[in-house]
Amino acid sequence: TQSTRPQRLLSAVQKNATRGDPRSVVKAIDHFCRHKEWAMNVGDEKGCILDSVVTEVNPHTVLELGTYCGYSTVRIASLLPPHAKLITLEFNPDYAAVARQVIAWAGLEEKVQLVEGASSDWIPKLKEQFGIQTFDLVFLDHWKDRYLPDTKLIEEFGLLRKGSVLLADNVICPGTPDYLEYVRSSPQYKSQYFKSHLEYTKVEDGLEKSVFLG
Ligand SMILES: O=C(NC/C=C/[C@H]1O[C@@H](n2cnc3c(NCCO)ncnc32)[C@H](O)[C@@H]1O)c1cc(-c2ccc(F)cc2)cc(O)c1O
Ligand SMILES: [Mg+2]
Repeated sequence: TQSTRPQRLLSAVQKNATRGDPRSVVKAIDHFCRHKEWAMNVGDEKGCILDSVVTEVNPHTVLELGTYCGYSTVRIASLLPPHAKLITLEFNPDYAAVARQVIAWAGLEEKVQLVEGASSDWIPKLKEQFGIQTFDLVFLDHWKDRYLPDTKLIEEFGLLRKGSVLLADNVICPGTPDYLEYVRSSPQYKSQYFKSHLEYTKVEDGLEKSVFLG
């Protein structure tokens, strides 16, 4: 049977990256996506912005919506302080299976909890299931029309504290207009746009960083 693109991406990691070396995993995926097959990872250019926000926030609890192959999971987890936890939600079992192996190759299993399921089902259960009070950082990179409803769910279930940071990928391409309007007009957020490019292309895209004011 034919392999899938995520499976070919995983093979490229296993062939070209060093076990236990997250930066080599990131480099191997970026090389594969730039030279072999494009894939919807946040990528190296926006990835540097992601790294700077993670470093600035220095989060002890992180929620990622949409794991896909685990590229941003590895980028974020590799920058977390000891004992910090990253929960990443992925409802496609095939993508989840690939992501688990990418995360394992990077040697980051201890820091990452990959939960197989839909964000709308799991956001209401995160406190009780994982003993989480609030998230210091949320990275949104799943279906673009789900950013706003899931942000409202996250607010509703008290998962944000004063200073929590939401970082959203693709606010220009493919675009998340209702989400952008919300975080930019709400008095509960201080929002900032980081202009960049769609992964591995010259097309404009960017990340929106929104600080929850409580
Ligand atoms: O569409 C994009 N990303 C979607 C990611 C989906 C991943 O997240 C998973 N997922 C989705 N919804 C949920 C969910 N919850 C939803 C229901 O509760 N709960 C859990 N997991 C979920 C999927 O299974 C995938 O693994 C994108 C496109 C372009 C793009 C730009 C230009 C182009 F020409 C083409 C493509 C660039 C990007 O950077 C992009 O991120
Ligand atoms: Mg994206």
